[in-house]
Amino acid sequence: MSDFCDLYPGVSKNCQADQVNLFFEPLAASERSENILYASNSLDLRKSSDRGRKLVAKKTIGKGRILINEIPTVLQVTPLCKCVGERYSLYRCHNCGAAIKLFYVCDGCNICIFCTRSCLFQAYKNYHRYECYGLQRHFWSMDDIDYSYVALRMMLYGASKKFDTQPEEGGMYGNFENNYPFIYALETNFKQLLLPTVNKILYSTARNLVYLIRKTNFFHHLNEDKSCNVKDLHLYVGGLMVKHYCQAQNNNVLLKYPNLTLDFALNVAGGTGKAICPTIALLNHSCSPNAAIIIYSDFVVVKSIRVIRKGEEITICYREVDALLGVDERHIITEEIFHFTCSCSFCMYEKHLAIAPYKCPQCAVGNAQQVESKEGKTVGYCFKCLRSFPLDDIAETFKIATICRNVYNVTYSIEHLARIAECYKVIFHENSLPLLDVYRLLYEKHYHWGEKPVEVVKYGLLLFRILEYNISRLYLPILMAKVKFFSHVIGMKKFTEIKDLNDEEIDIIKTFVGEVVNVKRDLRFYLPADKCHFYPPIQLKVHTMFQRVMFKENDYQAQA
Ligand SMILES: C[S@@+](CC[C@H](N)C(=O)[O-])C[C@H]1O[C@@H](n2cnc3c(N)ncnc32)[C@H](O)[C@@H]1O
Repeated sequence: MSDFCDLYPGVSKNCQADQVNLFFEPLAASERSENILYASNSLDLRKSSDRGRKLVAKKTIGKGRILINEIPTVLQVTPLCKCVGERYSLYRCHNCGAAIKLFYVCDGCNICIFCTRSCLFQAYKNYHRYECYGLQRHFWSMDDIDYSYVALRMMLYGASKKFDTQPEEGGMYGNFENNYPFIYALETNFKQLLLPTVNKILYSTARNLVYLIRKTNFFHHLNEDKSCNVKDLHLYVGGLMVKHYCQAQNNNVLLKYPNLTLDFALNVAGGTGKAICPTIALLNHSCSPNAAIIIYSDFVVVKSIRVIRKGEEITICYREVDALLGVDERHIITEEIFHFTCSCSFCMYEKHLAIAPYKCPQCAVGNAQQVESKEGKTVGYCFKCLRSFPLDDIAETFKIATICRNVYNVTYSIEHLARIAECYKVIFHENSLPLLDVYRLLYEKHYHWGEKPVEVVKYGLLLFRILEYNISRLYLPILMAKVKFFSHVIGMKKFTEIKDLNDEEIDIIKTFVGEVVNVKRDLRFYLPADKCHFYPPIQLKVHTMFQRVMFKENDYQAQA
């Protein structure tokens, strides 16, 4: 911790940056890939027929390992945006993205800030001289979620590299000096867009375009290379702008810190800017990812969030919170925002569950569906043991659950919900989504009534178990929800007064205690141990609770 200021010049030693995860252990030289820039040597670049390029694991990778640590190639920092929070006042350099306390301001626009004079000069030479005046004029009307600004930066970066779009033959994927060919080659939704969308994008980027045409020598720069007339040139640049806009939309990384210590809140919305990282942009999306992006001071890092088997594709979730939604809602989002239909294994699994939703009563592990037998009878069929079975029991139980559901819709009584859960436990797998829905309702009911702490714990834990099974243990929104859940339970007055527990309740509390310990370990994935400030008081209360439970158990043992 003490030396992070030395690692990141410009960061004052007095700043309270120890409250955020500026910590970064870089990949050792021996662990770096020889052919993929910024990636670990356990990754390989492959091509799939349906999703373009992908990164896969060359060998089994443990949990919490660094897979990629990348310095962004193009950055767009939201002007005047503090990257850590009100109290800590760290800003980002507009050229390299480093978190800084002290900075140089461009005295042309008075908007862009830089960590060093060399960053300022570099920015001015490569792109800032083209955007400086436009920024002054348009800054205050600039929409944060609009990608036109980062698209403009990408284009200016391309121009500074003379729009050379040919990657080196047989060379490393990515190049310190010039990553433009790799940005240019990123998969986009360019071809999928309809004309009205293209027009809309052109319109929103037009002011930059007009400005470039009228106020800068940007086109002269291009003219040197291209022997075409001005009209063609404008069309060419317009097309490039749309392409870059689409690439920015699909390939950007939102610059934000998982600011766990401040009220456990995430600055999910907006972030502090966007970064284009060509290697990270090779990662495809999954609604149940095996890796996550973490933003450090000036690196964007991808870490594995569970064990990844050899040959498995490395995936991240493009929109974190969306994984908690149903498959149809998620598809609407990926289609509307990213313009592709998600074909990840989790969506396929959920679709498969929709076709074969039942637990096979014969093998108890397979998924079964309702089919028509040769005799014209409706029977169940299991995809695992490949046997059919009479569907009567499932149909009967389902009928009871439906009646309970209808009654519940009138009474809102917990007893009816509990009965539905009992029925669903017979018909569906214990990690199934119908059960998740009922547990969620049961949890919310008990949570709001606040009278039965053991039930709150029980249904909360069941909920998280299903979410983790379907998504991923260290998935940040789940972790955050868990931290909130634990804090709430520990803070419940009735929880601390718990006594006279039966065996089942003791087991529930013991699992809860174990989970709190696990959460500390999981949080350390994002924060160093001594930064989990929430932990000591929770630990104390959990410890007391644990002792009480253990004492009770010892009592039982003594009696036995
Ligand atoms: C950031 S790029 C990922 C790398 C990309 N495959 C490439 O070759 O550059 C995003 C694009 O990959 C494709 N893609 C990523 N995840 C996908 C998924 N789960 N299902 C379908 N297509 C996906 C989409 O075409 C999307 O626009």
